[in-house]
Amino acid sequence: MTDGGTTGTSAFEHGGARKAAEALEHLSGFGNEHSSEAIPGALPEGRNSPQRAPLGLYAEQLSGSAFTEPRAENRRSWLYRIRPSAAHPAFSRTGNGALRTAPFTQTVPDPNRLRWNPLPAPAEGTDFLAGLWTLGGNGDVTQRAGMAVHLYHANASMDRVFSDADGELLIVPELGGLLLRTEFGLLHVEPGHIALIPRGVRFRVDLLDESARGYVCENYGAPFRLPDLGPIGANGLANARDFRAPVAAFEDVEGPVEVVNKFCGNLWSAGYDHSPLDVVAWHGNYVPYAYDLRRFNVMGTISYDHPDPSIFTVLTSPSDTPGLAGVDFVVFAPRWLVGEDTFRPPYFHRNVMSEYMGLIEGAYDAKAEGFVPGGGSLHNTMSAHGPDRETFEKASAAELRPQKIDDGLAFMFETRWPVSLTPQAARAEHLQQGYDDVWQGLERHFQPLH
Ligand SMILES: O=C(O)Cc1cc(O)ccc1O
Ligand SMILES: [Fe+2]
Repeated sequence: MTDGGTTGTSAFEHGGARKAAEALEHLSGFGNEHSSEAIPGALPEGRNSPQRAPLGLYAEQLSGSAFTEPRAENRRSWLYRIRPSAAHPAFSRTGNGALRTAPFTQTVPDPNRLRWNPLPAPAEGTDFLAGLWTLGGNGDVTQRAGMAVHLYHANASMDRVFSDADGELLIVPELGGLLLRTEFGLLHVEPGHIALIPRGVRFRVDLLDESARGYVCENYGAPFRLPDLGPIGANGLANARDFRAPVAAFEDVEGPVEVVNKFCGNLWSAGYDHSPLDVVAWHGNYVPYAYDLRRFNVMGTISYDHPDPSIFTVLTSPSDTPGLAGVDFVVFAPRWLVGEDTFRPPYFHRNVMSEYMGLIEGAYDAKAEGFVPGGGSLHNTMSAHGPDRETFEKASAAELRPQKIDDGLAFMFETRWPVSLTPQAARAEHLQQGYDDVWQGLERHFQPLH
């Protein structure tokens, strides 16, 4: 699709969608300056906004940071498009479905350990946007602080186009491949990959399988970035070059297109007379991207003790306080455990940070059962958690040979503020009852010396 083309004639419409998705070109790197043109000569040379942009295109800047933010944090792209984004009719309110936004004040914040089974299957014809279901979150969208945890379960590709003015969307597929058609071009993700759509970028989601399920972190705060590596050195964790940005690809579609915009918690819809995915060329560092979590270069102990999971941070959204993230995205990827005289699974702990965890596949090494792919757990500020009884007993008695953990892929959204639930999450049928019981029966082993 590097040569643009219209939706009606693309390889994706003639079967073989996954094959075409797998063959997509991409640009490599994180936070760097990219440039791409679907038609040679579409990008102006030496300036951003010539008197007349090449090929009769309109030049337009998309700013993801204030103009004056420090260079290291500054994010913007220049888009060269068939019509300027401004050419649209008024938006009017449309239904929010099961999508909710901070502040989350409709339930009493709950200190209990909570765990959910996967979302039930949606009605036929549910697209990615309609399939979004908010579990909860924190902060205040109007302050650009905090985050929301959403899950999605969809069984139809989107006919409409969506953009989120409230935050960036970190999409974590658990079932089903996705083809994200964005203003910047196409991104393909499968379970085990993540995709990020920056605040305000328009996109639509095609399903590559009959249905698709997964998780979304909507980050109202500072854009996710790679964490500093400190003494780790210049390489490791998620390596910048493994991030994929799309190459330019455009839709030259005249005709009615519904565009939905999420703004301060509500969905607004407008009927455009053309597709806004009409960007023929672009350059900049404010771009959607994808990453294969299996490329994560896992660090861990080669001596003793279980390191804190910050060592598994893929992306972090920093706050004004160094080291205190609005939200961290952390992955528990396949790795070797070799710690000597060490209780190897996650330790018992209480944490000022709040932890929402999900499972992409397989099992997680702190939980023998009940934490299932597509499900999730919430361990809020200072709630006591850790290995369940079965895991504790096994790991305390295990012979400590080098052990490969390669049967699962779990992740965590870890956030500085307590996560409050939506009423639908607090009352969900798929909320597990009796989660506390996994820590029942942890025997007293205390034997004072005398
Ligand atoms: O609670 C969890 O399972 C997440 C977690 C994992 C780990 O290895 C150490 C601390 C922690 O919170
Ligand atoms: Fe934890």
